[in-house]
Amino acid sequence: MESVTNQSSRKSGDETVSTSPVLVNGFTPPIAVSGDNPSMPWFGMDIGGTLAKLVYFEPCDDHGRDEAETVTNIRKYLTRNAAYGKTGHRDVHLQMDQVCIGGRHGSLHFIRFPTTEMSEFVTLAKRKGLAQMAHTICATGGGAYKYEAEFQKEVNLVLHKFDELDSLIRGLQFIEENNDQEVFYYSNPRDPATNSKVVYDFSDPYPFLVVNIGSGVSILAVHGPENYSRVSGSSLGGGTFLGLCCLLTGCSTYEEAIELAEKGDSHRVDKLVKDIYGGDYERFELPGDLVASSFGNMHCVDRRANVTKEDLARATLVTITNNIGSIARMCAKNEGIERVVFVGNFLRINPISMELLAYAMDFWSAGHQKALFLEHEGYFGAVGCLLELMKPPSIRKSRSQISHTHQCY
Ligand SMILES: Nc1ncnc2c1ncn2[C@@H]1O[C@H](COP(=O)(O)OP(=O)(O)OP(=O)(O)O)[C@@H](O)[C@H]1O
Ligand SMILES: CC(C)(CO)[C@@H](O)C(=O)NCCC(=O)O
Repeated sequence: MESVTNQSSRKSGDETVSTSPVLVNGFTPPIAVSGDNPSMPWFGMDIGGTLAKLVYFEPCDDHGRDEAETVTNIRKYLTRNAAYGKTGHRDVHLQMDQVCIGGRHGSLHFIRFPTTEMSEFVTLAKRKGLAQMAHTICATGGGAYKYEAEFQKEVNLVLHKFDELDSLIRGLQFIEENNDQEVFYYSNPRDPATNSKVVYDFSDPYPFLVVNIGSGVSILAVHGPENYSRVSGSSLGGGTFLGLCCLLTGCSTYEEAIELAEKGDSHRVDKLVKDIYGGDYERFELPGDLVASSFGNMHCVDRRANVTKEDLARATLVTITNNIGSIARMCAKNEGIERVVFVGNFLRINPISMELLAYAMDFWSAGHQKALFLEHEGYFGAVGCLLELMKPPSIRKSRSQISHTHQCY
């Protein structure tokens, strides 16, 4: 049964501000509050070019019957399942328990689905009665703008939109503060035999560079909790890897592309320094095994005849990763920053790229720059925009104080 209500007639519980779904001259209605906080449920959504990320805060402390009913309803569908249809997934391994947001204690749940399924998501939200339960959805990413009208029309829900890069930085700081295992690096990037993942103490983080590898790449120099700038970007990102891989190998999912790449050898596709020099280019310390030209062997018919789709997938992954590494390195040098934090879902189930980035940063900077990685990869924007809910309305759209200590937001 469809369950759309006119929000002006919604049950208000102990809310002190009611919401209206009507956008008058672009005016966004205030967020419904319960006591000092917005009413539950609390969602944050990051609708990106490839993936939509949904973060849900499930309270575990008791706050009255109305709220308990909402939480139970959401649990029935959202947090009891780990898969939604064919393409929606909850990343159970990333779930964070015992977090404190707005003075409330509970768990953060992490859900993703392809952005191409947004219309189906809106339909599902309608069918499951989300519009009756949620007063506000905080949203970020380009899709917050693109799908705003559809949310409004189909489920009578108003999206509160926040900037994707503000949200990314805010979410990253929050998760890092709440998970002491969040940040890691590779101990010995130049020696695969002894290389391993090691937790990194990021308690004194500034300055650092963020390289967000989503569909495209954004690079930010972060100098303080409220002080960052977007210093560069590249259209050759995770979307490029996936797109080229589909074209070259006939695969159709990211998981398939990564699986192929794991089994391939990019050296059969790329032209190496030793293919040109017969060994190392000693004068400028370029080792023979270094890629001199990505895909550079593929102009030869006989070489083409001998490569597999696994080799092509691996070469695509290595090409895109090396290019990002190279841009990141130059940005870090320009900005005088040594620590480079790589995030974004391109790094999901992708240790090949993480190890390659760690190697490239270390090798080309002669050990001066350090590549860091985060466990929650692509979810920071969604978390950051959920946290925006906690700001008093007067400062919600501006930049507020965020201090880098463990605290209850
Ligand atoms: N299940 C998946 N389906 C599709 N792409 C995936 C998947 N898992 C990881 N990826 C990779 O992650 C990339 C998307 O990353 P992310 O979600 O961080 O970016 P986005 O928000 O969609 O893009 P943008 O920020 O540029 O708008 C894809 O391009 C692909 O390389
Ligand atoms: C457009 C965004 C910011 C959307 O997230 C991202 O895909 C990106 O940073 N692309 C790279 C654009 C550039 O060339 O700078």
